[in-house]
Amino acid sequence: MLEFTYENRMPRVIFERGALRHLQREVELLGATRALVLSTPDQLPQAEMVAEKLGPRCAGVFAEAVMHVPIETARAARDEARRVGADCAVAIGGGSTIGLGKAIALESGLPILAIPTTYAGSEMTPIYGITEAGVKKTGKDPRVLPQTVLYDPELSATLPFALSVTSGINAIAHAAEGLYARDGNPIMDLLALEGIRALAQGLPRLKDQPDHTEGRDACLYGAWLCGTVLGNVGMALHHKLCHTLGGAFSLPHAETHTVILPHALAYNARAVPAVMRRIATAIGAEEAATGMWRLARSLGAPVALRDIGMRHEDLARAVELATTAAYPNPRPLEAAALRGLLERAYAGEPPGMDGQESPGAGHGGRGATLK
Ligand SMILES: NC(=O)C1=CN([C@@H]2O[C@H](COP(=O)(O)OP(=O)(O)OC[C@H]3O[C@@H](n4cnc5c(N)ncnc54)[C@H](O)[C@@H]3O)[C@@H](O)[C@H]2O)C=CC1
Ligand SMILES: O=C(O)/C=C\C(=O)CC(=O)O
Repeated sequence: MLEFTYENRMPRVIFERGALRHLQREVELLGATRALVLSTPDQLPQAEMVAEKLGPRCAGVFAEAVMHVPIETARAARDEARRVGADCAVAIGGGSTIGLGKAIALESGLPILAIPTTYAGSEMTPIYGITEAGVKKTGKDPRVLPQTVLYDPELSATLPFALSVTSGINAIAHAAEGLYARDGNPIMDLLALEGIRALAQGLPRLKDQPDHTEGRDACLYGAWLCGTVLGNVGMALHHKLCHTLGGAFSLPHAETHTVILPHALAYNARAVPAVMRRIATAIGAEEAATGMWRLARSLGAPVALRDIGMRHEDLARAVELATTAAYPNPRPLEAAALRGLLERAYAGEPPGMDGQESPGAGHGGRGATLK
């Protein structure tokens, strides 16, 4: 049975090699005259290049973005925006920098122009996250959705291959969960499948040549589509687990997504078999979960939680945290099965395709609110 609600919430997007040449015009279109440029300390040279292109429309550069937007950094950026009289934020970088722009917009309503240089997809979402006293809180607010996004594949060519792979799989995860989202719709399904396909084909092309033109184009295009899915429909077990692991045990964001995704897909496989077949086709594999695990391994990405900082003694706590709050997932959350999932992910084993018989499994449609 087909049933859905569709609403279009998307930024203006310019996708072009050398897209920065449109920067002045795009800032002007926002009605802004004093842009605060944001970046991480590592990307200061790129921020300075943006500042130069903005010329008199640049009010300053704030290059202090760090992962997960600590509240102290958010406050410092908000203060700086006020001090320089900024009327828009231009964020060049990955999810950390765009997240900092969102923290400013959340308080002030300043428009954001995002220039993404990773595949995380934050530029296409109204989702923000701010970390206070070690706890990351996320929320949704239309004010933080960037108004304009300049996608320039040349800017992602410097992203190291290993980061490109984990970031690309972070993007694939948005699309994969979008395909079984309770509030999904046919448009998002199309974007999700095309996004997964583009990344699964683009990432291997970067292996021997990280600045491969078509490879970078395909990956950034895929990231746009997958980010759009994240911004428009709700996520499920995979994202919940990754946020739990990242927040409570300080595991790195994209790497955690990379390790968990095959296992989360295996967990949900019998509940949504048609979705799994579509994912498998999009990545050119016989089966979705094992196919994702093999893709990650073939690209040299981490496949074990123990290799990215997880301690075995914390697995029990992770299961507890992941099962405390109710959230939609196609298959009910079962503590024992989740423990099995995490054990395999911890050890770097292939996803377990057994033990999935559960009372609520097999409905095969959009996920139900469970637990
Ligand atoms: N709100 C949302 O919708 C989303 C938020 N996020 C958040 O974003 C953060 C992760 O963002 P990521 O993009 O994975 O990483 P990131 O933004 O932290 O970047 C990782 C590192 O790569 C560097 N880098 C980025 N682009 C580069 C390039 N082209 N060349 C060389 N170095 C480059 C950065 O300076 C940084 O040191 C997390 O906090 C995550 O929770 C991620 C996805 C969606
Ligand atoms: O935590 C955030 O900042 C918001 C969303 C995400 O990180 C999405 C993701 O898990 O990739």
